[in-house]
Amino acid sequence: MSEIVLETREIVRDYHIGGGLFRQGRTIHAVKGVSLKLEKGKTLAIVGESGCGKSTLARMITMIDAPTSGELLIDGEKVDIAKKGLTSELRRKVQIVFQNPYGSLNPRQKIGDVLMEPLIINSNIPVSERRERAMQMLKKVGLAPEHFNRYPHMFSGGQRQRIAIARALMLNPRLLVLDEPVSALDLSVQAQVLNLLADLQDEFGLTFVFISHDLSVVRYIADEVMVMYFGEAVEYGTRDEVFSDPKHDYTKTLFAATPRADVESIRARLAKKAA
Ligand SMILES: Nc1ncnc2c1ncn2[C@@H]1O[C@H](COP(=O)(O)OP(=O)(O)OP(=O)(O)O)[C@@H](O)[C@H]1O
Repeated sequence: MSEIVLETREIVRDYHIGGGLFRQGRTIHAVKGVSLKLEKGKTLAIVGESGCGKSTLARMITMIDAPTSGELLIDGEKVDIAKKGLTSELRRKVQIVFQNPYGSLNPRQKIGDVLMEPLIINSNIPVSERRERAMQMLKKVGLAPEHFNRYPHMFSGGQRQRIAIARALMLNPRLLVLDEPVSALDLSVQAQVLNLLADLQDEFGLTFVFISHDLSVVRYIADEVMVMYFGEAVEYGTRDEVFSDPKHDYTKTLFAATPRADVESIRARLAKKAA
């Protein structure tokens, strides 16, 4: 039987902005009732232009923001983030990697400490074991033991993204939300990081929600694709279904706007790297 790691049921998020004592505010319907189910080990890519609600959906999935209505289930367990004492076990299961790793790494913290921090906060593992686990994780993401005592500014963009991925994996999560994880990287480095993610997914049985505006990347990495448009999921299906037979006019325009040659050239590049 398939294991559903992530499920949302008609999940909604509104933002109320402006407004005051004598002024009426405005409501932005950022996510308008999105339902999805994602099996263990699969990658769902969420695509759409800026402002369509991708990051808002990601923030709800990672339990940073509460939905206005609807339900979120992680491993079949209903999440109520308003409830006091949301279990740390539930939080541990879902981790996020952002587009700009430099912004999320403390410049004064050595990489070893960055990696050990989640263990200090969430477990009582002794120091020696924490070190050992951090060293192992450095290796898993393609970095070396001598990187343990270095600071974030001493790394390239691709290496910093490897560090952010390593940090996200320190607590053995079930689900990784990747918010434009390779958008800030050069093409060749993008390919390396995407291949690393694919390897880690296989090794740890990870489930990914991959947010991207780049269709060539989505085509390479996704099992399933959701296209969002003004807060709604206008397209949702397997990668091949969505790419070969887009139903919504917005998706057709989106796909038409990406020159075929670009898609093919990046796919060839990625395939070469993977070989
Ligand atoms: N904290 C907030 N307060 C008010 N409005 C917000 C807030 N966060 C997002 N919005 C609005 O909600 C809508 C969806 O934004 P969201 O950031 O989820 O889109 P996105 O698809 O992730 O865009 P981008 O790719 O630019 O990050 C937008 O209209 C945005 O202005």
